[in-house]
Amino acid sequence: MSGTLAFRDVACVRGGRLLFEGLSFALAPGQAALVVGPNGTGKSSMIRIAAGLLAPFAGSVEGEGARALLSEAAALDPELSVAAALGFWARIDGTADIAPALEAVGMADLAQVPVRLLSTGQRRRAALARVVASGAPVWLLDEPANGLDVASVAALEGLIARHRAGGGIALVATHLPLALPDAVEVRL
Ligand SMILES: Nc1ncnc2c1ncn2[C@@H]1O[C@H](COP(=O)(O)OP(=O)(O)OP(=O)(O)O)[C@@H](O)[C@H]1O
Repeated sequence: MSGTLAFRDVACVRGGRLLFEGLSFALAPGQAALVVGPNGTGKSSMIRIAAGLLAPFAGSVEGEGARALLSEAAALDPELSVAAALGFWARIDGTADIAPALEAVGMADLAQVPVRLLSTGQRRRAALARVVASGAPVWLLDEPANGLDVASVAALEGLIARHRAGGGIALVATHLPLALPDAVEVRL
């Protein structure tokens, strides 16, 4: 698995306001970028641009490999069990087995619990399992540590490290401390 991602002179305008401009960086297989900045500077908007959900006002985003997005909305059907909700995405992504992803986020025991009954941190981990299961080389993670306890943050760091070791890329927006060794820092 390997992917690439590059922002070339990207500008972002929302609600008629210029949030950032001239943003350029390139990530090769195994690299990560940490997007930091105060509330409202455009971190989520930048992740949405990377995901193709928001058009850049100027510039372009290029890269190879599928992109998987973790955003505030878990995008898991609250009425389904965790396994069934992830199974929905697995069929779309062509993933044969979601069990390893559930195991990777420490959710194997909760596979049959309805998504609506999960705690905040568990819901976050289930959403992360969707990203892991996707097999996409490019991970776009918007505030992935929100709601996670200390052990889960460490597990998240481990997952990202493993993903990178396998040639994956991670673009991570966070206002919480997250250890991403040698990550490119993008300050908005
Ligand atoms: N759909 C929208 N229409 C207009 N303005 C928007 C829209 N979505 C976001 N904005 C504005 O864009 C700015 C940046 O929002 P964004 O969520 O990207 O910031 P952020 O850096 O992720 O913030 P936070 O750290 O609080 O999560 C904010 O001022 C927000 O009000």
